[in-house]
Amino acid sequence: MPAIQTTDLTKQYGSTVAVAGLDLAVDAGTVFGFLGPNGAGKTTTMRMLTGLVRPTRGRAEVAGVETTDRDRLRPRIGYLPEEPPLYDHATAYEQLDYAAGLRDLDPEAARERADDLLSRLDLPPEDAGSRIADYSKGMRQKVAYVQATLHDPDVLFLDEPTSGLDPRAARTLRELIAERADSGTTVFLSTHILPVVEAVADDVGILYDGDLVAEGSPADLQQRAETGEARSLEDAFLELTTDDAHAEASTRHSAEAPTDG
Ligand SMILES: Nc1ncnc2c1ncn2[C@@H]1O[C@H](COP(=O)(O)OP(=O)(O)OP(=O)(O)O)[C@@H](O)[C@H]1O
Repeated sequence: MPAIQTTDLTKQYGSTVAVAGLDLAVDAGTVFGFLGPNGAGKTTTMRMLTGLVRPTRGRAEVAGVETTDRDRLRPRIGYLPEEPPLYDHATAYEQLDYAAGLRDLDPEAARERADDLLSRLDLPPEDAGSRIADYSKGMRQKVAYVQATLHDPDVLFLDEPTSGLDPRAARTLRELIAERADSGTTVFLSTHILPVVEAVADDVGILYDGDLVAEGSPADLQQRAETGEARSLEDAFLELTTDDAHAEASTRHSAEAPTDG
């Protein structure tokens, strides 16, 4: 059974269709790279998949739970949003202890796990004991990542997880993502940094104007780009996210769709 499955998932804000009838299946234990230009609908999709926003139409199941059932969904998922919720007046340790408490985790085991992750991400205990208000963007991001994974979720949603990280920390984070997937977590990763996707994603979906215009392995998408020779995922992305390519994909989908009778 897929870890994430959506059927006709749609969100409309007034006359703006942010996400248009998304049908998606993501296998358990894989990393899914979710790409798209600014305003394509990625954050809105993630907010629906994490139960924060109600779909206008359609449905989604994550870790076997309807996303509208927030109480059952919460313990199964972790979400690192673009602007992570951290209390500036708290230290990283206070923040993470608080997050562990909200999730009913054993305090000592949670602290041990947090220390291990923080040390891998090069945030030493002396920094973890100082106020988040004094942190750099990258330090905040490290704490937010630890907060999102402290409870060992089945499905992890990451929005620009390497944002603000220095190259060493960004590499560590890529390794942590790959390790999580190896241990069975499904990772839904949205980022504009395509080399990160190339490094860790098993499959990629490209969203354009609320529509999924392409899906496949990074290598598939590179080959699908028209000129044939070895190309980068960036080339494929640029080629697939234009109005013309979108119109062509829509025509192809409606030709492929089964007709009644
Ligand atoms: N709360 C809201 N109210 C009205 N419109 C919204 C709201 N949230 C998103 N939108 C609109 O929905 C569309 C998709 O936005 P969304 O933030 O999901 O895109 P995105 O792919 O995450 O973009 P980015 O890469 O810039 O973060 C945009 O047109 C945006 O203006």
